Amino acid sequence: MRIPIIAGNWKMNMTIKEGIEFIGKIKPSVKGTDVEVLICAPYVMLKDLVEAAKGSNVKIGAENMHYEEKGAFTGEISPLMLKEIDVDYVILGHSERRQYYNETDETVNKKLVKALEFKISPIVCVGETLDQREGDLTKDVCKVQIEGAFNNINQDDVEKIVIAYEPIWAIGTGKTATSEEANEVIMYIRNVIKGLYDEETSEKVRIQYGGSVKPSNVEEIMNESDIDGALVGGASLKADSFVELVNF
Ligand SMILES: O=C(CO)COP(=O)(O)O
Repeated sequence: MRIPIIAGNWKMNMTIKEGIEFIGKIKPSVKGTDVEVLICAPYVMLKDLVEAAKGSNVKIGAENMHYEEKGAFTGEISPLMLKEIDVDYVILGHSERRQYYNETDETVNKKLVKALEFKISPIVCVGETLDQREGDLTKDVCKVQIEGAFNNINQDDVEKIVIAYEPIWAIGTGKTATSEEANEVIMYIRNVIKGLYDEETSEKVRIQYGGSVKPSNVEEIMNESDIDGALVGGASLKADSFVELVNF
């Protein structure tokens, strides 16, 4: 049984005050849900959000981290620091980090190893650009990204990892992959995991879809056979909308 996970990725939005208020608002409304509820937010507010979410089923995650525990990396945040403030999750390899901050499959892999070592649950993002989709390269791109990220990851750790399939052309554009299209790629990604490990392992790993998910399309997406959740940007910024997503 794969427990669905609905996650917000706030990106570089929200102030600390707004973030704390948001958590206070959603807590009572998501209490009864069977899905895992997660908010990923900027570093500066994580400690406050962890505090605000205490005693509830709302989990808190970071949007990135460095792969070293400590050292001369000005401006970076380490897994040790995230663990110290009880962060549950970390997003790794988001397409915006790959596009603007030189994130590569190799650095995603190093970060994945460290997240597992520090017992921070990782969400590994993969997905193709519009050009790649139009060139029929979607599956190839996802395969390379998954194989790169999972390099030397032990079979026992695989079920602790969440994968997010986020086609780049669907992020923040209002264009969603149809739920069938998303499911097809996600089934393919599961098959890549099966090839790297075995079927039992591949059936345990949770794979989310991300890209213009909103209250009006979340149910259809979540009804697909292999989609185990959503990673949501824009529609996660308003408490009402996020609650609707969780209670799809
Ligand atoms: O990048 C995303 C989540 O990580 C998706 O963003 P949108 O939901 O705004 O398209």
